[in-house]
Amino acid sequence: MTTGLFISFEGIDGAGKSSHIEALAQAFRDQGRVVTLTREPGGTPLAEKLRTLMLHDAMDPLTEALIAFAARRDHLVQVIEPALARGEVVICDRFTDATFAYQGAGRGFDLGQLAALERMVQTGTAPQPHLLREPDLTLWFDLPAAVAAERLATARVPDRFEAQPGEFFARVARGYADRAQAAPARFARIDANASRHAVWQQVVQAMVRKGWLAIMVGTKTADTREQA
Ligand SMILES: Nc1ncnc2c1ncn2[C@@H]1O[C@H](COP(=O)(O)OP(=O)(O)OP(=O)(O)O)[C@@H](O)[C@H]1O
Ligand SMILES: Cc1cn([C@H]2C[C@H](O)[C@@H](COP(=O)(O)O)O2)c(=O)[nH]c1=O
Repeated sequence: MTTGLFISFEGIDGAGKSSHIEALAQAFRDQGRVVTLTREPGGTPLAEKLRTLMLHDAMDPLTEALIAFAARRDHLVQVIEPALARGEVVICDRFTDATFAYQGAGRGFDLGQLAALERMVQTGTAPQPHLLREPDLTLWFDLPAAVAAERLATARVPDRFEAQPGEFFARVARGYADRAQAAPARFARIDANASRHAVWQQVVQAMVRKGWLAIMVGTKTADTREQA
């Protein structure tokens, strides 16, 4: 049976992840893989309700972190683990690195306590009882906070996070950089300050380096898919 793959996309709001997530899912489907495309917070009916609370209701950092991990536990048990057990490719728009970056670096919540919650929530869900479930690869869209703010300025009505000031996103961006430095084998840095086409090429290269996608001659880019 094919081994499941768990890939997360990360980066500050407006880094440009969404433009490439569906394109990557399609690239895997084109090579015969079944893909579960999901997101955090969210991905199950319960976790989507928690997402609405987290993105729109005022709360303190501990409540925010607990909601993020409660939603994650339900998502892991109901969706991610079963899909990996079936040998699927799970592509998740954000996972635990977002909690370390936003609630940890952004809000200032204690990183040691987040690590304890991470262990509690992400252990015991996989067939291997002591495995801490983490993505096999995290695509980190690295973009300066000022550029992301320019991109988002006209894009949409901001939620509780998108409405935060530039300094918040500068801290979140540093939080991601710290996570990537601590686990370089798991992270692929994507220079997101580039054209959509150049960013897509980096995404494909990261997959090819892992041996998960063959070099795809004539594969549609995120750009050409949008135009189709
Ligand atoms: N390479 C790029 N160059 C310029 N603008 C871009 C690029 N990629 C995406 N954008 C634009 O930037 C905005 C944010 O992109 P997108 O929604 O994909 O980001 P995101 O990382 O998914 O954000 P969020 O996590 O907040 O949902 C959109 O208006 C999108 O059209
Ligand atoms: C998983 C997770 C997410 N967040 C924040 C990050 C974003 O601002 C929103 C999600 O919105 P998106 O448009 O789907 O990217 O939630 C967080 O603060 N902590 C988390 O653990």
